[in-house]
Amino acid sequence: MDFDLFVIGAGSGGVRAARMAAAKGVKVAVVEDAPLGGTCVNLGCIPKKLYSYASSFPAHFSSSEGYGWSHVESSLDWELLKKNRAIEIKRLNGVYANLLKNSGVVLIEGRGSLVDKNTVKVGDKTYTVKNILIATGGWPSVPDISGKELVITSNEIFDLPVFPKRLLVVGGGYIASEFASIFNGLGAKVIQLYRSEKILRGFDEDLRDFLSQEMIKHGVDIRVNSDVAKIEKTANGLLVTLKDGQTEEVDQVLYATGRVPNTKGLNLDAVGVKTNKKGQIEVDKNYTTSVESIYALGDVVGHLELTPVALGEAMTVVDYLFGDKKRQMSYDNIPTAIFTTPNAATVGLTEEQAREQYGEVLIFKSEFKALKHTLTGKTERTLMKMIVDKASDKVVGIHMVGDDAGEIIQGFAVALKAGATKAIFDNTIGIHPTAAEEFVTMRTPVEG
Ligand SMILES: Cc1cc2nc3c(=O)[nH]c(=O)nc-3n(C[C@H](O)[C@H](O)[C@H](O)COP(=O)(O)OP(=O)(O)OC[C@H]3O[C@@H](n4cnc5c(N)ncnc54)[C@H](O)[C@@H]3O)c2cc1C
Ligand SMILES: NC(=O)c1ccc[n+]([C@@H]2O[C@H](COP(=O)([O-])OP(=O)(O)OC[C@H]3O[C@@H](n4cnc5c(N)ncnc54)[C@H](O)[C@@H]3O)[C@@H](O)[C@H]2O)c1
Repeated sequence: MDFDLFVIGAGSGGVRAARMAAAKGVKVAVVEDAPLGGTCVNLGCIPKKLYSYASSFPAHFSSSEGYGWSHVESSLDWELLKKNRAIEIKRLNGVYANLLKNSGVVLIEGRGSLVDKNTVKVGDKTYTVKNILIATGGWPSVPDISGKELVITSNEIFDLPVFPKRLLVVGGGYIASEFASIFNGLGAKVIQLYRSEKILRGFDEDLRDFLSQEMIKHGVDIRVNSDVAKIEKTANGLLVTLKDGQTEEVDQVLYATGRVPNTKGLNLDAVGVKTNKKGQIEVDKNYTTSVESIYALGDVVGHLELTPVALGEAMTVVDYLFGDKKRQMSYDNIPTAIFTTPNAATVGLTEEQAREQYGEVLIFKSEFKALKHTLTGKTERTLMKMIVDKASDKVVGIHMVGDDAGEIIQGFAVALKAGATKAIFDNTIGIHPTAAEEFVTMRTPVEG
């Protein structure tokens, strides 16, 4: 056998699994045909967060005036932003290369495909391997609309040759909402189209309502119950005709309508690796596919398409294959943030899920103007919501819309994971003056 573990895809999950396995002293290879680090490093979390920071500055400039600073005139140098982003991503690609090299993983450049349950092919070379791990991630999916060839996805948006002054974003999920906020903050006129009545399906209803209102206040033109009929090229840009007959001329149309598992060319069928209706690879709780020596994790499996989830799954697979098999991946209380303006973040159950699961629940809610904005003159507000199971007093869900929501909810996620009760929250001393202290000072339920 050439290798004990052969990983296909050097993204979040693949690199973590390869490094952890190599640290156990086994022979590991990883194959990749794109820059190291996968979606998160190259086309996802990291460049997205950098652009989100970039988009936040105009609001800081205008907020500063209430604090006595003179008016700031500034404009965006799109070329410089792209260049600096590319330099940082290249640095991260190098960090990943070193991590793999220093842990003894053999990096093979190319595209991997399965030959049989113990053989992988890259170009014209084949490798015999004991175990195969498929960590090939996902790819944006665009529905079949007239003019599909004219639209862009999150893959292209970071490097557009010309800054889109007028951007139409289609979709109501994480990516659509985040990029609508980012380009609005960067100075574009942004329309976000969503086909149903409220963006961010699956999140707590109060969070959805509140975030939509705040995004609109910030300038995003969110249009719900609306969809594209066709897109045509004009002399000045793209003419979008909506299903209700209205038209909009924009510079770019970003489709953020979900992602599909990246399984093209892997030869799954021939080897007998089963996929479900969505094309995701089917795995058991140890991430074993329908073929016993082949494993899969991360977005290609699609339990939850988040980087920390892919990392957690990677460590679980490695423990199962080369460790003491004690590690279990739990999908309960996984915190997540949406990097819109303002940020939104959540851990645990929505109110609807909590009522379904626990029956009687207490709802604590606080909506306020953050201290910072008492002098900025801005109307933006913060939402904090906590859901408590009445019978056990356990806190089962926390939701926030406001500055640094992701940073705040990460800490409270530990409390939820530990099974903290509302009494423990009440016994915790706040840090004053912060927004986060509100979560330990909410005393009277608004419902329940
Ligand atoms: C715009 C955007 C923003 C995001 N923001 C966040 C965020 O803020 N926080 C968060 O937690 N998650 C975020 N995500 C999701 C996150 O990026 C993914 O959940 C994560 O990258 C999944 O990791 P993975 O290892 O499964 O796949 P990936 O990171 O996608 O890695 C898969 C790798 O496999 C390679 N590959 C595919 N096929 C082959 C083949 N046949 N041979 C060789 N190599 C192959 C690909 O080139 C790629 O490098 C974002 C995603 C997007 C698109
Ligand atoms: N901050 C983060 O952690 C973060 C950021 C970005 C992405 N992600 C991950 O990546 C995944 C993919 O993101 P996404 O935003 O592409 O997917 P998504 O599933 O979150 O949202 C897709 C959106 O497109 C809409 N849609 C689907 N088909 C459509 C069609 N034919 N016409 C019009 N609208 C349509 C859906 O109703 C939904 O609103 C997310 O689920 C998330 O797990 C995470």
